[in-house]
Parts: sequence; structure tokens; C-alpha cells
Amino acid sequence: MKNIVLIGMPGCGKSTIGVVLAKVLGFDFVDADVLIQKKHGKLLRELIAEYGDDGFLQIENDVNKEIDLKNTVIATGGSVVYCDEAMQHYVKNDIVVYIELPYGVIASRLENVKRRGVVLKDGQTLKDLYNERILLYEKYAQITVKAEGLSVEELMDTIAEKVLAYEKTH
Ligand SMILES: Nc1ncnc2c1ncn2[C@@H]1O[C@H](COP(=O)(O)OP(=O)(O)O)[C@@H](O)[C@H]1O
Ligand SMILES: O=C(O)C1=C[C@@H](OP(=O)(O)O)[C@@H](O)[C@H](O)C1
Ligand SMILES: [Mg+2]
Repeated sequence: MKNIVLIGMPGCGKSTIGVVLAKVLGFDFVDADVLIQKKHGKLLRELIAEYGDDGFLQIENDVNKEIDLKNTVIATGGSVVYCDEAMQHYVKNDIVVYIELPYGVIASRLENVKRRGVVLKDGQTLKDLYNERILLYEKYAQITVKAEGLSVEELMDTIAEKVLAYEKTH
């Protein structure tokens, strides 16, 4: 089966859901952020500090576009939607699932944006980033899942159901 690629704002649950979803489907699990850290031997926030936003996005693009796997749930980083080649690669080969949450829920989960290492330009607020990003998540999503009010288990079940239905019709 095709890979399931989770996209969405930082804190929407890509990494948390991804690993349990993989287990339930009998898939492998890969977190693209961990691949980036492993390849470069540094934390994401250190890479962003060293190379700047654009340099980090180049690294993120290169790592994601090279992923050549099957039967794998891939949790991407929230900024992967700025990486055009990587997104073309995912849309062509895999099933891209957008985990959608309202701004308020994301803001409450991201207490320390800097520590997480979010790609946030100088002067840009989290709200600006949210408004800019949702257009990109919607653009690339093949499936969108509204996650507000759903537990980890419910969200995982909803994604699994939608993906299986999508596979039957595509
Ligand atoms: N229903 C839920 N689904 C997923 N994550 C949830 C949920 N409720 C609370 N959380 C919390 O939200 C955070 C999601 O973070 P994470 O999985 O790292 O997101 P991402 O990889 O998208 O940045 C975690 O701290 C997780 O415990
Ligand atoms: O949205 C972002 O700008 C980022 C999100 C992070 O991943 P998560 O979405 O898993 O938090 C990570 O890729 C990087 O630090 C940048
Ligand atoms: Mg993550």
C-alpha cells in the first residue's frame, strides 16, 4: 500500500498519531524530523539557528524528497509544505493527509514555539503563520481530517477509515 503522509501545523499531532496509526495498520513509522536530525547530527532548532529558515527548508526538502518507502506512515514537519519538490514527490506517490485544527487549539499546544524550532519569520506571529500555512496544507491535502474534539484513538480511527475509503476509489 501507498505511504500515509501526515501534514499540518506543528502540534496538530502528526508524530503522536503517526506511530499509533502505523501500529494499528501494521505499517512502519518514520518521522521526517528525526531523519533530518540523524542525517545532520543536530537538533532541528540548532539547524534553523545555523542555516536560517531558507537553509533549513532546503535540508527538509532534500530529506523528504529522497524518502523511498512503502507501507509506511510518515510524520512530516509542519514546514514541509514550503518544500515544493518534496510535496510533489508525496502527492505523486503517497496519500497526503492534513490534520486540521483551529488556531486556538494549535496555540494552546505550542507553549514554546522557539524550543520546538518552528520556521517563523521575524515579526511573524503564530496567527500569521497559521493563516499562511492553512492555504498550503489545503492545497496539497488528498484527505483532510478535522481533528477538533477527537481523542488520539478517535483521530487515528478517522484517518484509517478515510485512507481505506480513498484507496478503494483511487
Ligand atoms: N487528540 C490528540 N491527538 C494528537 N495529539 C494530541 C491530542 N490531544 C493532545 N495532544 C497533544 O498534542 C501534541 C501533539 O504534538 P506532536 O505529535 O509532536 O505534533 P506534530 O508532530 O504535529 O508537531 C502532543 O503533546 C500530544 O500529546
Ligand atoms: O512547522 C514548522 O515550522 C516546523 C515543525 C517541526 O515539526 P512538527 O510539525 O512535527 O512540530 C519541525 O519540522 C521544524 O522544527 C519546523
Ligand atoms: Mg512532529
